Parts: sequence; structure tokens; C-alpha cells
Amino acid sequence: MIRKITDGFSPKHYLVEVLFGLTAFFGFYLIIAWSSYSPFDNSWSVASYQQAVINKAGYFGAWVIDLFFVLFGYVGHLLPFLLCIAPIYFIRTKRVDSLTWTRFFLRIFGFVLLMLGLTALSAMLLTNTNDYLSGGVLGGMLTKYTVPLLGQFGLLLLGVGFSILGFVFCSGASLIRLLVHFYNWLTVKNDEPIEENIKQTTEQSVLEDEIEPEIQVQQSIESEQSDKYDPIYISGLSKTQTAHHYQQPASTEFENIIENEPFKPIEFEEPILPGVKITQPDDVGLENIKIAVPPQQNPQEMPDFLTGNQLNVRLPTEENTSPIIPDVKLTPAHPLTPVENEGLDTLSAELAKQFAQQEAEKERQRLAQVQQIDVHLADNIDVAPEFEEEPLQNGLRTIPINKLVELYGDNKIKEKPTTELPVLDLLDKRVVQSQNISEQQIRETSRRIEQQLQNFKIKATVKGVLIGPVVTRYELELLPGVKASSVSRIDTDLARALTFRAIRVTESIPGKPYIGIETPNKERQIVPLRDVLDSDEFRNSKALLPMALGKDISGTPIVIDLAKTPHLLVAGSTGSGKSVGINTMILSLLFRVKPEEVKFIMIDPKVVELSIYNDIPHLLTEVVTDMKKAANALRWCVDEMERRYLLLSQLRVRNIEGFNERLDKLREEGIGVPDPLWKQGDTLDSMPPLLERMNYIVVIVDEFADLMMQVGKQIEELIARLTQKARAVGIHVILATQRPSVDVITGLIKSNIPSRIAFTVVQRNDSRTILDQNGAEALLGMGDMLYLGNGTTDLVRIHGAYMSDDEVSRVADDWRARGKPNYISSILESADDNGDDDNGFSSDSEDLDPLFDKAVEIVVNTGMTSTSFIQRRLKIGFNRAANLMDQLEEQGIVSEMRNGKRELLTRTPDY
Ligand SMILES: Nc1ncnc2c1ncn2[C@@H]1O[C@H](COP(=O)(O)OP(=O)(O)OP(=O)(O)O)[C@@H](O)[C@H]1O
Repeated sequence: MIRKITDGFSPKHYLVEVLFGLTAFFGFYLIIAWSSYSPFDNSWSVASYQQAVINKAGYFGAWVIDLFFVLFGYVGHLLPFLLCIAPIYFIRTKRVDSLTWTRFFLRIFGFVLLMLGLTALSAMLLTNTNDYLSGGVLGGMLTKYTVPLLGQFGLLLLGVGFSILGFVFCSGASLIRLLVHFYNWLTVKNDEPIEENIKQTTEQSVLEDEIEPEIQVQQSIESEQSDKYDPIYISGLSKTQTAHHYQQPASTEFENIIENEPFKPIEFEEPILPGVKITQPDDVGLENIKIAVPPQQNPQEMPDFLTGNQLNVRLPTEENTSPIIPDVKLTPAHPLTPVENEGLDTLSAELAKQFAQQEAEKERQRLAQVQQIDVHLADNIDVAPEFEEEPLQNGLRTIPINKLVELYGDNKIKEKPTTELPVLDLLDKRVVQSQNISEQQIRETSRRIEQQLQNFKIKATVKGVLIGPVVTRYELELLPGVKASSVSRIDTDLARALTFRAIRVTESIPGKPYIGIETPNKERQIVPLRDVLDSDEFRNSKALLPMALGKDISGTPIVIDLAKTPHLLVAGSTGSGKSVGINTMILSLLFRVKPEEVKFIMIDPKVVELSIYNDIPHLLTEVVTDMKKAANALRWCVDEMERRYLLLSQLRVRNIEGFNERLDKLREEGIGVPDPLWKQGDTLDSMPPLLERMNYIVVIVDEFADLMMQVGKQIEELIARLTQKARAVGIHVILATQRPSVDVITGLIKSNIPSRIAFTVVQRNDSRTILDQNGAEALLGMGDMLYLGNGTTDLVRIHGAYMSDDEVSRVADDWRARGKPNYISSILESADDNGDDDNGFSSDSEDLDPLFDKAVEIVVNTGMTSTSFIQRRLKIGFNRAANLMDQLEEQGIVSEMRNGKRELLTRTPDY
């Protein structure tokens, strides 16, 4: 607390305040002197025989006040009040903080002008008294010397001009404000124009404009406090804490957040009913059932067995044929509400008892029926194992895993959905809580930021504040000549001084001449995936492969187009939210694209992350968890890329869009094009099949560091080739890793993947490895990310959307219910698996490959240095071709790989 109070104080501050305080006291003293002024007192201009002092302020007071009157005439009356009130005003409005020598001298200059102007006017317009001149000596001298020069009228104008100018300089902008207020008062508009004015200013900011209207109310306030500082435009402060329709999320992860809410969301209460637990002596396999009890039931009138939370009714057994109502302790702690059943409305306690007995009886009959069916089945067919009673183990019913999956697992949605694409209702609605932050807190933090920067000798003023879902951005204007980098250099010190976990400094804010300091909010908002997908940005997106990532710091949903990206590198330390981020991307696609348009290849070395998508119709092959197979899958992609390029060149189009358009047009004209690459024997057909539209292929590799480690550098080469060329043929790669080191995110990979996302990382170096810039080390985790778009150097901070595993599996189930995937078995198979061993080729062999000479010939004659070219020409596996390429490099025939390419170093086969 003490710290808080003394936070913004410095020795200079103290000194100035003390001086102002003393001046105010002196002013007060002079007011007393003024009020008891007598022209007969001995003073500066009066020499009286009378020794006693009439003035209540004594000789000194009389002397000073006389001096004022003699020097300034009538204007002298103002001075004691000015000396008393002005310092108090300065202290109260904390203008002392912003007082610089320049401002001080400007104000003194203004004061002098004011005195000159006023005394000149007094001298001209008022009559002299017996004791002093109306304009004092000053006014008198001005009149004497300037009237011959300017004339009476000239002096009058000069006096008015000096007075106005002097007042403006002396009081800052107060005069203008005074006039505005006066005007408003006259026109009875009060504060409206000011707000409108401010609104206009805020409209300049695109981001601020787009804040969600219901929860984020733009508030730009020039309140009483704005008299103390330059105005700060605050966006995102919620006027009222608005609760959205509330639905309990399926996952319990957010329960805390919901509990901690300062407000109560509107709840649609479900009737709370006392449960009836029906038990058999062995207590096996029966569920609770609920009965309703009328709300008007007086608890006192209730029979004992109905006053507890549960009514336990024992089922009749062979020995005991009537239901037993055991002891139950019940207090109707919560209101009991009626159910729809009309009959129950008038149900008395006795009826409730009867009802319970009837239910028990029904249940007994149902069980008997089931037993009969079981016996019947047993007589006729072998009883399926799942009908067997589950054995008890450690007091628990054991259910085999396959049965569990059947009960609770993947195949929950059995019926084919009727909609064309999955509906958003598959995702949970989550409460979005508005920020619980007051204008006062914002202003306090703004002052602390300015003060702390001042301590680092950086002069800056907070001009605007943007309160977002996760962070608040303070927009600061730097004094001319101060470099933005001087602020970003001290970001960690600043964070410590301001007691924030981390702050991020943005050296430029698009469209504004300010720098930004992003500080974490006390309470962090979750960004539900449903909110982002339900936004206009996503709904109206024209993207071919739209991927919603989350919301930016102002709360605007961010949607990118993977087709334009065209590949994405995602990196961040473990637990930073990568997997949730990848799921967000996949789900965005699954909500928008059909399997005929987009296919996925998913590679998941961690096994558990992506297997949830197994068997959705978009998959080209099952989720690949084996690293060898993963390498084969990437190779298949490279081959597919080459095949597609050949097709494009045959159809003389430049990219996948052109290809599909051309095919569509030809089809409209009734023309089919036979596959030019088909060879006899490729399929069982005798005729080549017709060309089909190409679909997009999205290759997702979750943790490609594992892949690189287990399979080796070839992976880098494959990824480099894919990312270099695959865009035009509709193959897009998303690579994720939790190891943002240079041996994983190599220069080769980076140079081919310009779009990158960094989640939080441990150190600056990692941030530079991913983004070539600092910043990711100051992120807040849990999906907080920096996005670097293709062809820009501007980072966009995005708070990732969140969804639970349940939601993911609901969407995957939905797609599984719509259709089966058409797996291509050759994707996971490698030519090497079959052929290489037969050739006696071993990759470890030190000797030259027997096909080496042939490879040299091909490379030298064709000038083609790609591995897959050699692979095709020699009809060998990729590994062997890559080895051949390495040997060609060792022998100096081709160069090492640079930017994914090798150069031919010799033109003759005599290497
Ligand atoms: N966008 C988000 N909003 C809120 N919480 C999130 C978000 N993203 C992730 N989290 C939280 O962070 C936890 C870790 O996320 P996630 O599993 O995606 O991290 P990761 O980087 O994939 O970790 P690892 O590399 O160890 O798999 C999640 O369980 C979740 O609680």
C-alpha cells in the first residue's frame, strides 16, 4: 500500500509540492491582508505618523498589499487570490508531475503578459482612486508611453490581446476548455460534443472499431481525471458486465473460471428432482431413477422417507416380494419443481410412495423379461461374450476395452447427419466473461508505466489503451528523438518494475504513431473455438482453406487461408498450446471443406495427438505414427507433387485452380481427358482412366523433430522439396515442433516456409529461430501466439481458440458418420521395402553403388539433379536414389544441397 502511494514520487516532486504549498499559505496570508487593507497603514507608498498597524496581517501584510495596489492598481486585488488558489490547483490536479522548466517559464511569461494587458485595460477604462492609480504604476507607464504611439484604441486592443494571450499561456488549454464548456452549457448539450469528438478519434483505429459489440463497449472518457492528464482513449472497457447465455461446458476445465465470475450468468434452471435409487440385494447394474415431488408439498407433512435427497427402494427378490422402503434422511434443501407430467402436480406424499412402488414393480417386471430373453437366447444361440455378467475385480465391474469403446467411444454417432457439413452445435458454448478492470486501474497503470519509463530516462505519454481478452495494450507516444528500440531493450526490467509476469513491446502499431506495451490482464478470457467459427470473419471468408486461429488482442477473430499461406511452421515449448492450435486449424477446415475437396495426411509421432481423427473420410491414409512410414508418406507426397506437375504441364495450366477449371470446362463441353501418365498395367483397365479434379492435400506433421531424429536428414530434403514447389499443385504442409532449435528448424526449412506461428518459448534465441524476431519469449502460454504472415515482418499476436478433446471427437465422429475414408495403401509403402534388398544395396555400404555410373550419365546428360528424377529413371527406391545423390556429391559431380537444389558441377562423365 505504502509502495503504491509513494510509487510515482521523486525528490523533485516533493520539493515542488512543498514550494507550492508554502505559496498557497502566503496567498492566504495576503488575502487576510487584502481584506483588512487600510490606506492609513505605514507601507511602501505611505509614511504615516500612526505607529499602530490596522491591518490584521501586520506591517508586512500591509506593506505587500500596498505594493500590489501601487504597482498594479485594481489588478492588485486579484493577486492574493491567485497566489492562494493557483498552487492548490496545481497540487490537486497533479500538474506538478508534468511541470518542466520550459512550461514553468511559459507560464511566467503568460502571467507577465496578463498583468500588462489587465493593467493597461484598467488604466484606460477605470477611474483612479484616492490611494492608487486604477492601472497602477505599470498601467500608468504603459498608457504614458504607448498612447502617443498607438493611440487610445491601439492600447485598448493591445490590452485585450495581451490579456487573452497571457491567460492562455498562463493556464494552458484551460481557456479553450472553459469556452467549450460554456458553449455546451449555452446549447444545453453538455458533454455530447466531447464524446463525439473522442469517438471520431477512436474510429481512426480499425482494430478498435471491430471489437465485439455486446461485450466490448468502446468508452472514451474525458472524465474529471482527464483534467489531470492528457486524455487517454480507452477501448474495450465493459460498461456493464454482460453475461451471455450460459451453458455448462462439457469439460470441467473451466469450472474454476465460471465459479470465480463476479456476476451470475443467466441460467436456465433444470428442475432438481430427488432421485430414486432402486437397489437389489447385490446392488448390481441398476441406475438411479428420478421421481418428481410437487413443489407445494409442505416438508412437515412429508412422510419420513420423502425428506431426504434420495429415495432408496429395494427391488423385490424371490424371497421378498414387496418393495422395501428403507430409512431415508431427506431435507428438501433445494426447491422442488414440477415436471411436465400433469398428474404429478397434485401428487401427495402417499401418491409419491405409491408411485415409487409402481416404478419398482415396473423395473422388476422389466428385469424378469430381460432374464427370460437371456434364457431364450442361451437356449438357441451362443451367448455373445458382452452379455455375460462382468466379473468383479477389486470391487469394480470389469468391462473389456472393446465394449467400453462401443459404449462410450468413437462410434457414438451412428446415424448419418443430414446437413452438408458439420454444425457448430457440436462445439460447446462457453461463457465469455468481460474484463473486470476499471478505468481507475487503467489510469493508474498508465501513470506507473510513464513513471517507470521516466526512471529509465525515456519520456513517453500514454495516449490510448486497448483492453483485449488476454492482454491490455498501452499505446505510448514517445518524445521526438526517442527510439522505440530503447523501450523494447528494457522490456524485462520494465516488466519487473511494473510487477507484471511479462510484457511485450511492439515497436510500431499499424496506423498509429505510437509504440505498444502489452501487459497481461489479471483475469484471462478463454477464446472458445465456437465463438471464432461463429464470427462473420470465418463465415464470410472467401478462403479456399480457411483456418481460424483465435482472436487478436482487440478481440477480432483471425482467419487465415492455408492456400495462400502456403505452408505453416508451428513451434513453441511443450505445453504452450500447439496441439490445441493444430486441432483448431484442423477443425476449422473440417467445418468448411468436404472430403472430395481436401484430403489430409496426418503424421503424429506422439501417437495420441491426432489419432482422434482416424477414419474420417478426409484421410488419405490412417494417421501415421510409425516414423519409417511417415518418411514414406512424405515421399509419396513428393511423387504426387511431381505427378501433378506433369499433368499441369500436359494440360498447359499453371496451377491446381487452372487445372480444375480446365477440366470443368471440358466436362461441360462433354469432353473427358484420359490420364496421359497412365501406363498399361498400372490398373486392371485396358483404357486409361479419365482425369479427375485435383483435391487439395494438407500434410500435418505434429512434432517433426522426432521424424528428423529417427529418419535423418532425408526428411529435411523431402520437406524442402515439398515446401518449395507443392503450393501450385495444392499440397500444403503444416509442420509443428516443440524443439525450436536450429538443428530442427533449419535454414532450409525456414527459407521455404515463410508463414510461421510461435507459441511461447523459453528464451529469446528460440523466438529468433522461429520468427527471426524476439517476442515469443514474452507470450503468456495457453495458446498465446505470434503469427508471422507470408511476405510480412509484422507479427500479429493471437490468442488461440480453445476446444476440449470431447469437442474434437464429436466433430470427428460426425465426419465418421458421414462416410468412410478411401485409404491409398501405397502411401505408407516404400519401393525400398521391396526392391533394395534384392539389389544387395545397403545404405551403409562404403563402396559406390553399382548404379553409380548410370546415375552420373543421367545427371550429366540431362542436367537434372533431383533425387526423385534419378529414382524414376533408374526405377529404384528413394533411399537408394538419395544415397546415389550423396555419392555424386562426394565425387564432386553435383554440389551440396543449397536452398533445396543441387547444381551440376561437371559437364563431362570423366569425373
Ligand atoms: N487456446 C487455449 N486456451 C486456453 N487454454 C489452452 C489453449 N491452448 C492450450 N491450452 C491449455 O494448455 C494446455 C497444453 O496445451 P497443448 O497440449 O496444446 O500444449 P502442447 O504445446 O501441444 O504441449 P505438448 O508439446 O507437451 O503436447 C492444454 O491442456 C490447455 O489446458
